[in-house]
Amino acid sequence: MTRVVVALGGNALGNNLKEQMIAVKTTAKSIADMIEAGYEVILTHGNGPQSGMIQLAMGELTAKDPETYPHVPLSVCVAMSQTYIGYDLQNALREELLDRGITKPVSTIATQVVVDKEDPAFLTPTKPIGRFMEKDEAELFAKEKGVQIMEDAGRGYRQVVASPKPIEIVEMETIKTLVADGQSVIACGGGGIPVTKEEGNHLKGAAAVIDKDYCSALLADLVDADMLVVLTAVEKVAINYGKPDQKDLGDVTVEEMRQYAKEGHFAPGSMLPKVEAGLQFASSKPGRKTLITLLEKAKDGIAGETGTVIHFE
Ligand SMILES: Nc1ncnc2c1ncn2[C@@H]1O[C@H](COP(=O)(O)OP(=O)(O)O)[C@@H](O)[C@H]1O
Ligand SMILES: NC(=O)OP(=O)(O)O
Repeated sequence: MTRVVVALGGNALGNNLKEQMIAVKTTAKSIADMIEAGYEVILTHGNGPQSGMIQLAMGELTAKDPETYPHVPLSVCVAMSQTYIGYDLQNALREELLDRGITKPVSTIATQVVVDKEDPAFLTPTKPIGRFMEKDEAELFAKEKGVQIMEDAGRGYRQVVASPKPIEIVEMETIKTLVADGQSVIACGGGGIPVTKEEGNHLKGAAAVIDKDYCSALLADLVDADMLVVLTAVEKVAINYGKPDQKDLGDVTVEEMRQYAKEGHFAPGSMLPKVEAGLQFASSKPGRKTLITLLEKAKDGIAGETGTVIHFE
């Protein structure tokens, strides 16, 4: 059976609670299609808009009444986002599968991911979270909240936070056990709750948001997946993106994709992490592939009919 790790992007979830309730229904249909077609699916997802929203809401409470509502660390905001997205996703998928007569347990694993406390990413925030803003509004937001902002791939300005590389998935044995049992698992949501290893057996939450695409590549490696499927808002990755000579990519080798990345075709903070994560997975073992495509094209993409596929060679 083909084992796939599916990383869901922003359009699979929407930007707020209301949008998410609607989006997860469509998402669940696409995932159920894959399961029905016989693929073994392990799900993961982003949390950029959601983690920013939660951090903002929590910060407002603290600003009003710090005694009653002490500061909520970013790692806890990530944990909240992971669980509430997982809750909606697992319910939507459970219902969709049951409606199709498939009785498969679906669960979300609160997943912690170890990062290096010396990771230089802690000194330079690059991960966009929260909503998009106009430049003026973003500058005011940064001043008021004491946060950093950055332009996000031509789509507006957003807050940015540290995004260290994922090293180890703490709940890996649980994930493997459930997958081996044929259950549907949602894990490493939002790139995982970032933690650092401290003295003894202590894990400490880190002020960061891990990139879900890098974490998905790690997860796909550790569950020994055949394919990493990165679902996003474009059917294919392009070179010369947004220019008159834009060219969509179909099947590419690791070597070709590395060259395109080196030439600067992929925007940092949006397509570049997907391509880098895709390269990491596809280059790790012969036979492994990464597919980048639209949610609604996922099944066709896995079948080799569309999307951008990065091959080992
Ligand atoms: N070379 C490229 N080819 C295709 N899309 C690109 C490219 N460079 C940047 N993008 C942008 O990257 C977006 C996907 O990144 P993003 O929205 O951050 O991901 P996610 O789906 O994980 O939320 C696409 O919708 C597109 O606007
Ligand atoms: N954690 C993360 O990478 O989230 P997004 O995919 O929403 O940016």
